[in-house]
Amino acid sequence: MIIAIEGVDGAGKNTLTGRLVARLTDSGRSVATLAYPRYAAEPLGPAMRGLLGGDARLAPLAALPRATAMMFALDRAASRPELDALTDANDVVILDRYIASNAAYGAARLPAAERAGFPAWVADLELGSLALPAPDLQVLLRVPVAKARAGAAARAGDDPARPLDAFEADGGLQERCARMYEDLAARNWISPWLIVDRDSAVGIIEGWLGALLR
Ligand SMILES: Nc1ncnc2c1ncn2[C@@H]1O[C@H](COP(=O)(O)OP(=O)(O)OP(=O)(O)O)[C@@H](O)[C@H]1O
Ligand SMILES: Cc1cn([C@H]2C[C@H](O)[C@@H](COP(=O)(O)O)O2)c(=O)[nH]c1=O
Repeated sequence: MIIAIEGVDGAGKNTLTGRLVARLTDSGRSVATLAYPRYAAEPLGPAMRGLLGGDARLAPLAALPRATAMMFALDRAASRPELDALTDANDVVILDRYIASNAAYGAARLPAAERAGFPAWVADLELGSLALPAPDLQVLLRVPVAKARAGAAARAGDDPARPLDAFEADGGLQERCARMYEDLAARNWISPWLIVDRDSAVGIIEGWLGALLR
């Protein structure tokens, strides 16, 4: 079973993933995780890091939301053998971001008139052409954007190796992403969604998984 954790930058997806792994492992489930984008995977990882980090050589590509989204999608396509192996070997695979990140961020980077149609373009590309598996459950970790941004800024302050990237530094983009996520979750885009906050997330997701894995 594949669960995708989604939300704006700094929402707490990585933290939640760690807590879920601990809780599911304690209850005897086998769990694996994978985070997208896969920064360490050649050849796209360094390019995606450079693009998000504002590398001037990648500026022409970064300026094109569909081209950027294509890179993230191709990274997922290249991860397919790893994703399939993890899915086969475990009860649960938790993905820290997946296809919906492309739908939310790509749409949020487009002019308003092109935004509504973008999730369908992503679904055609990733589920259709690239034949990636739909997640069984998508979790929207809902945190006020200001709070998420404060967390991301604090993290950047604590860890010099983790400065704010171009998307994280753009408050308007984060607000539009949050609205896109609300829209995707409200219409259960590509699979069922669960909306949780930080305090109740682990218990609610565990409850859902208990029912799904029974
Ligand atoms: N439940 C929580 N309560 C308080 N602070 C939290 C919580 N979850 C995460 N944080 C803090 O918020 C910051 C961002 O958390 P985290 O790295 O898990 O977010 P993320 O959604 O994975 O970020 P990104 O998308 O930018 O990689 C960190 O400083 C973390 O300590
Ligand atoms: C997977 C994926 C990611 N993005 C965006 C979302 C974030 O702003 C960055 C990744 O940052 P993180 O701190 O490593 O979570 O990339 C995207 O636009 N499309 C995607 O598919």
